[in-house]
Amino acid sequence: MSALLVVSDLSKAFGGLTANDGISFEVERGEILGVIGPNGAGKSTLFDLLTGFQRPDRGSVLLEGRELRGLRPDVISRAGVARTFQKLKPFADMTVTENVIVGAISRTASLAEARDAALDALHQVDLLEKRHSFARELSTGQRKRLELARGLATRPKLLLMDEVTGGVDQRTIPGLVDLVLSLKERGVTVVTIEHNMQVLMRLADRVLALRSGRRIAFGAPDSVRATPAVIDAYLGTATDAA
Ligand SMILES: Nc1ncnc2c1ncn2[C@@H]1O[C@H](COP(=O)(O)OP(=O)(O)OP(=O)(O)O)[C@@H](O)[C@H]1O
Repeated sequence: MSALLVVSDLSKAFGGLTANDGISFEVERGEILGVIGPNGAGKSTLFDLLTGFQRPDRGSVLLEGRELRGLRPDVISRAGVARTFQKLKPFADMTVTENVIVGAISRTASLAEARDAALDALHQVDLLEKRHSFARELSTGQRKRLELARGLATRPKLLLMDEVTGGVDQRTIPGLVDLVLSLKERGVTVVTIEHNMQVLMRLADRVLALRSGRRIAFGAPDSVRATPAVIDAYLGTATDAA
């Protein structure tokens, strides 16, 4: 079976700085691909290129064989690519359900359908009982779940997650890891930027490592972690590569 996502030679420069330099990889259906790399490696730029927030200078992004390169973010979203952000910006004075409906409405013109999709997504992230709460009343972990629900409510083929465990306290991390694994069991395909090496090792089926805009390793988590270029990249930063 062919891969869900095939990325080839993806490149983007900002002035003289090449943020993504000929990056290629593929994502199989149902897998979790972890993306690692020190600060400035090009991880966010990669997500921007995959979601249409930035236009690639070169390369191709095929989702089920359809070229997404150069399409607008809303078109890419409707094609089945959702994204969650590390910096959480829910509508604080809207309820949890209303926040998720805002995500779901991009895929359907029917408010009833959007509401159904929102409630289904809240169920998937185990946040249904908070559906009438205002977003501002949620804990950080619950806000992370809300952010995931907003992505899931678009019923994506591919979910791009930016550090789902970033910025939460240690006790909250295992629940979020279990949640992402449960999404995988439901068949959601995930690409996740993850700085926490323990979380990465538990979640990822494969890992893509970037440095200075280039791919330095791609493959099984253990082999990527043992790659000299990856060890070298992390020794030069404060990131925990243990
Ligand atoms: N819009 C932009 N204009 C100019 N330079 C940019 C822009 N976006 C990113 N860059 C530069 O591209 C390089 C890669 O940045 P990017 O944010 O993709 O890295 P990252 O791996 O996500 O880093 P971090 O882990 O710190 O978020 C950096 O040097 C950054 O300063």
